[in-house]
Amino acid sequence: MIRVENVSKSFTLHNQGAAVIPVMRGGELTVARGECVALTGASGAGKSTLMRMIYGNYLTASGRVMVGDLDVARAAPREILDLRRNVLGYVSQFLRVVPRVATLDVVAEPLRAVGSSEADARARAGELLAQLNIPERLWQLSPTTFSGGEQQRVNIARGFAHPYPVLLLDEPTASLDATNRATVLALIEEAKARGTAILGIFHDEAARDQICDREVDVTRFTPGLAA
Ligand SMILES: Nc1ncnc2c1ncn2[C@@H]1O[C@H](COP(=O)(O)OP(=O)(O)OP(=O)(O)O)[C@@H](O)[C@H]1O
Repeated sequence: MIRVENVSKSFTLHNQGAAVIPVMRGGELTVARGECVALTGASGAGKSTLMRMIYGNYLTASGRVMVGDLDVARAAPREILDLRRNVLGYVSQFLRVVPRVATLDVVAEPLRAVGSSEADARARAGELLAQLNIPERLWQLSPTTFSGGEQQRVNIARGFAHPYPVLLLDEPTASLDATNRATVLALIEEAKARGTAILGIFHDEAARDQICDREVDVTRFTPGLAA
């Protein structure tokens, strides 16, 4: 479902004399249906950069970034939005929401976007919020004032509401207590079991060992670090 081929990336620092910083060369990766692959490598090796290229947030200088049938490296913005709505989910570490939207609606929104009925979207959102121990009295409030851990759980509920065929996870268990961590790992296992292709960054080694089938060390693609 994900196939990254010979990808390279550099950043141009326009405010620093247009210095060009190469951060990736020859990046290669595949993730099959029902597989969970962990990106590993030292801090600064390029894990987040690779995830952002797959999500289409960062442009790719060369190579192919296939998600299903679409080459994200060459796709039009409209195609990327369509991919994100239907195929490609992304659970980042931080919740970014429109102020004043109720938590239940934040979580239900990805389901409405793919045409679920209002009742189904809200029922699924409530189910996930309950599973992740967000008290029902908070569901009608905006999550902007929630604690860091609560916001992360709302973000996870939102990321798992629609059964995306491909999921990118950036530290999904960071700052969670043992009970919620176990719930998130169970959600990931369920997604794998229904065939979702998952690519993640997990600094939580025990979580990585439990749910990931393979690791890809991005240091192999870091210019100047590669062996
Ligand atoms: N927007 C940007 N502009 C300039 N340089 C960037 C940008 N984003 C990332 N970099 C650089 O690219 C390199 C890879 O960063 P990246 O965040 O992908 O690493 P990482 O492996 O995810 O690190 P960590 O584990 O610390 O999150 C770093 O040297 C970083 O400084």
